[in-house]
Amino acid sequence: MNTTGENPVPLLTARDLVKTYGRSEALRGASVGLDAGEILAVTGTSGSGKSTLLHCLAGIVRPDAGSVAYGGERLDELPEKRLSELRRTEFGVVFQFGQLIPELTAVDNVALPLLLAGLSRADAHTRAGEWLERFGVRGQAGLRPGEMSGGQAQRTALARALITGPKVVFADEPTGALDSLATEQVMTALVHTAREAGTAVLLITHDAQVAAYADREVRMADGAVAPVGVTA
Ligand SMILES: Nc1ncnc2c1ncn2[C@@H]1O[C@H](COP(=O)(O)OP(=O)(O)OP(=O)(O)O)[C@@H](O)[C@H]1O
Repeated sequence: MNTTGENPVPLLTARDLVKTYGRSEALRGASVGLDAGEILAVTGTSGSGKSTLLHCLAGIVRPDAGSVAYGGERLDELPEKRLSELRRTEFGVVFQFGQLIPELTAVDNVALPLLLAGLSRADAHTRAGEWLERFGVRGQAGLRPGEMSGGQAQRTALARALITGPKVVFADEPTGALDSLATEQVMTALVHTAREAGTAVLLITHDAQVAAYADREVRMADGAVAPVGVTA
């Protein structure tokens, strides 16, 4: 509890990020902060730099200029080894098309991060079954991604992203390929689990129905970030 009345220090802070791909300026001075446990929606037109911002915040892409601070560490300066450790232990990622491994069943997909963390196969499977249950897809445990509906696959991908207890989940259009009912199921499961675990979520979406689940919304335009309702 913050007793000083000051704003808490954000868990993750991007300042003045610049990222250029060839002649395309994806980020032009983007700044944003994410508090612990906060669900933040990032909206904006196609090509405004949302995915690039997410990639920089998640330590997947290094910005050309600007800083990304996570806890006491500067992600933009960390060696690749430490970045990949953070991505494995502190961050979870979900994309528009879940990116589950097609050859593996749902339970094997969800168990994978725990196996990589050194758990035994039996323990990883037990925990994976519990997480599929939390996301309402235990009945699909033995199915491969191609045998599931889009919504079931996305809920499985969320279970895989959250099973290691990350501090931050990065979700890039996680419901972009889903209908309205499946969107509601995926978002309800994500928000409920994130709240329960105190996980912060950075959520990219172009869908107002999805942004409404967030605590706060910022909008990107031309590679920079503005709070919604604030005009330059
Ligand atoms: N790997 C890359 N190589 C070349 N150009 C890229 C790359 N990634 C992004 N860009 C360019 O940078 C700009 C911002 O792209 P970005 O994907 O971040 O936007 P976005 O807001 O997420 O778009 P969308 O909503 O369409 O996914 C675009 O002009 C895009 O073409």
